[in-house]
Amino acid sequence: MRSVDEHLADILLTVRALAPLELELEHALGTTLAEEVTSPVPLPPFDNSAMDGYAVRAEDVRQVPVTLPVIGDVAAGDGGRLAVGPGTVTRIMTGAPVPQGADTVIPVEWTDGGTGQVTIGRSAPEGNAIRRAGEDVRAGDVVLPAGTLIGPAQLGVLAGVGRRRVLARPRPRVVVISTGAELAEPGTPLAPGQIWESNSYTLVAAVREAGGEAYRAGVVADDAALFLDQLDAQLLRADIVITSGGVSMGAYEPVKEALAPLGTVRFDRVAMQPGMPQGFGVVGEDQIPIFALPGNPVSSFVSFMLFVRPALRKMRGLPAGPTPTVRAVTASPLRSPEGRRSYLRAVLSADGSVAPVRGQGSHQLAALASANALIVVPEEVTELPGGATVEVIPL
Ligand SMILES: Nc1nc2c(c(=O)[nH]1)N[C@H]1C(S)=C(S)[C@@H](COP(=O)(O)OP(=O)(O)OC[C@H]3O[C@@H](n4cnc5c(N)ncnc54)[C@H](O)[C@@H]3O)O[C@H]1N2
Ligand code: MOO
Repeated sequence: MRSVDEHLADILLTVRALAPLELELEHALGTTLAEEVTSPVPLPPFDNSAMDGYAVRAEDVRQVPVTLPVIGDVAAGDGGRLAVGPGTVTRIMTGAPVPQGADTVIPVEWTDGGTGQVTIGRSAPEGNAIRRAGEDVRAGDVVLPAGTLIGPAQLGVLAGVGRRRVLARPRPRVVVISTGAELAEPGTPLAPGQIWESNSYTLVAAVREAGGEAYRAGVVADDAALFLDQLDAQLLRADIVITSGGVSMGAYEPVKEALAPLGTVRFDRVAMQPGMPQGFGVVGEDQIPIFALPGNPVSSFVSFMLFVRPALRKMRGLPAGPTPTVRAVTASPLRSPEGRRSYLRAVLSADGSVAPVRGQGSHQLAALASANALIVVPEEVTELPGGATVEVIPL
């Protein structure tokens, strides 16, 4: 058997970062910047008011109360024609350019709010409530380095420096194919011997959470030729393919039967529980990576977390390595098989304690759904007492 670490290392050696594309801002959320972005102008581009109030000369409001004539209004968006001379003020709105001659802003709350003239009750030093040109970004400053993951705030700064499009690595397109003659679509009646198909729903959701675009291809019955046809049809729109089922030792294992002869996909037993049977390799002219995950629902999900998620990070141009863990303390004793790294479904509490849930079978979907973490138990450890420190993968 090969180790979890060896299997992941092979996967990360094979998958490559996707080529960058010019993307409209609307399509850039969740993509990874592939260029350094600078600002063509300072931000803010001009001195402007942080408050609604009056633009004044600080020296005119040193003695208060004082009543001064209001020579006009400056609103946000005004081009800056008004100038404030000695002993005069303008009204000013938040975001409006500070008129020439004014050097401070008095908030409206400190005045009687007058329009023809205003009585100011409180003075302010120079620069009060003024946002200076360039205090956020100077012209030419780098606002986002290459490699930045674009989230809402990063989209905001891209728009804020006037960008319409960016060069970014797209979200990987992932096709999910479930196999198994026993699988019925949820929402349809179950015939004898059938179960409702669930893996593709879990995997598609996990792909989306991991920053990919997921497509659910139809279920393929246990037939290697049908599986290959479906795979061929799907490769057109895939950066990676995930299959579930058909990889172990049974008489009907369509994924293994179809892919093993190609010579580009290897099937291994990986020293882990759940998720021992694993297939990984490349298919098609474009050498699209394919993950042939085991069919048991918990096994396919855990395999995703350990192997597919890091691969997606690499494809997105993000730092990729083993799925991160945090430390926790076991709330009760636990057991684990010898010679396999196990990933026990567990509840991690806010106090840092962690307890395995009841039902550790690879088929136990409800137990998985009640968990929020996986306790990682090393290969050589077969039992742990309560109070032991363990590594945990939060889900
Ligand atoms: N003789 C052996 N038998 C098995 C071994 C072994 O080493 N020797 N390994 C076991 C382990 S571990 C696993 S995991 C499974 C993996 O089996 P397959 O990947 O071939 O998957 P299937 O046989 O198709 O299905 C397994 C199980 O999962 C259910 N399933 C499959 N697909 C779905 C789906 N999309 N949605 C919901 N449930 C699904 C399926 O009905 C089976 O119950 O093999 C063991 N056997
Ligand atoms: O290793 Mo299988 O993945 O237990 O259930």
